[in-house]
Amino acid sequence: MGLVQWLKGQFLCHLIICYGFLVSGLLVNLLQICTLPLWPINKQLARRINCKLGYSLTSQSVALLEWWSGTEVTFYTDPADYQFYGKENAIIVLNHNFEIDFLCGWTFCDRFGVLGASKCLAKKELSYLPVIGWMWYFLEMVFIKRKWEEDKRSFVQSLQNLRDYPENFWFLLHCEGTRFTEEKHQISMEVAEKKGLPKLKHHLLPRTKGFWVAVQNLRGTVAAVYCCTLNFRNNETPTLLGVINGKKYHPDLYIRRIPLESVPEDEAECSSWLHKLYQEKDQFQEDYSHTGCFPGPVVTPLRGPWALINWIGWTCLLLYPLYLLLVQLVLSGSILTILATVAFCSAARALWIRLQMNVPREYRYSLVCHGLCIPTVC
Ligand SMILES: CCCCC/C=C\C/C=C\CCCCCCCC(=O)SCCNC(=O)CCNC(=O)[C@H](O)C(C)(C)COP(=O)(O)OP(=O)(O)OC[C@H]1O[C@@H](n2cnc3c(N)ncnc32)[C@H](O)[C@@H]1OP(=O)(O)O
Ligand SMILES: CCCCCCCCCCCCCCCCCC(=O)OC[C@@H](O)COP(=O)(O)O
Repeated sequence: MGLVQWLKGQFLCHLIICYGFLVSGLLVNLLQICTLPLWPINKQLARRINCKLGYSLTSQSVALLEWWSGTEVTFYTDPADYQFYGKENAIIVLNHNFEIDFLCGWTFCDRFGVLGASKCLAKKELSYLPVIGWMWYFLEMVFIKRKWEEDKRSFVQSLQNLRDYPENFWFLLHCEGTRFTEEKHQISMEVAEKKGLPKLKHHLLPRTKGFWVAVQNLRGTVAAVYCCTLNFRNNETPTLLGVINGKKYHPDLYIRRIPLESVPEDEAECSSWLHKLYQEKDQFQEDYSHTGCFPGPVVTPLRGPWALINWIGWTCLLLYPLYLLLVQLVLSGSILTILATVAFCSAARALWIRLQMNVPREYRYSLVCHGLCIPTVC
């Protein structure tokens, strides 16, 4: 293991990364609150500012994935579709199997300049997440409780609000409605059987209402549906903790552009159309499991430097006051304060180690032995 890889496993590095993300996130939240008085005066300007602030926070996780862990998403798509990416609004339909699927999605957004404005149909609970959930509120993310009677009015309203959005945006929809597990798969295939629908091997049965309502309300605003299928080589099971520990993954993302005009307007027809789309996606996954690749040529959109520059900028800016604080702490000479700080850091480290125990065993070994230096745990 090289020195750099060893460093990536160190608690101190993780502490700095998390500190930078949290503190910059809170500052972004604060700046977002400051845009509130601007909304009634110049709504479009307020939205644009929020997109930039959103980029400044979200791109840190893209930098973490691409530059820190070295993970490079391989994009498969028809070159004829490529020219549209980033130049139009789109609804993204993506499978929901992996812990870091949203991160790989963000990489795709970043490569085409829509990261700051990217949106998602997400469960309501996520809007309460400190930092990231609060940021999404200002980015006009669409949240649902997954109880249709309670959701329908606010869902439609949130979609209608996007009709005059000043920046190109991609709206992500996980039609499966939840992350894939074997148990959920079994239940949803029972539903498929009852409905007389073909069984899917790699997906849950899609929930169709959200897709239909999104398409109906975004017609004229959104130009296409991007059917995205994500998988990882060598049956990798990527985790966010793995990324933070600098583990490199190998994601493949297949994108197909489908003009919105080809999606039926009628609810029942739209629903059948979505089921058919998922049957096709399922076939792509099945083929991938045999061949290790998706159809279509690989395209390599340029990785811009901005995510990295932004991340380094925030880190430098925020490390300086931390350094001053530490110096002040030492100079204060207060044994009690120093001991309290050491106790706090030790507790944080112990908590972190417990969290690490969720990462796959083979990687846990290298983490524990080389990174955290607690051989007894392996
Ligand atoms: C690659 C590029 C990426 C670009 C990225 C861009 C932006 C990213 C930005 C941010 C990233 C953040 C990532 C955050 C991720 C957040 C993930 C989530 O929160 S997922 C959860 C929330 N989302 C959804 O739920 C969406 C999917 N659901 C729907 O759309 C639903 O339709 C609904 C709107 C919630 C309404 O659901 P409801 O159940 O009320 O209605 P439906 O008609 O859809 O379903 C009823 C129907 O379903 C049948 N049924 C019963 N059980 C099941 C089952 N297990 N599976 C399937 N179907 C089932 C039931 O019998 C009913 O049938 P019928 O109508 O015939 O009676
Ligand atoms: C410099 C970077 C700092 C490192 C930190 C990286 C931070 C990454 C940003 C965190 C963003 C959090 C996004 C949460 C996405 C969670 C996806 C999710 O939760 O999906 C839920 C669905 O599946 C439904 O779940 P169910 O309730 O059905 O089960």
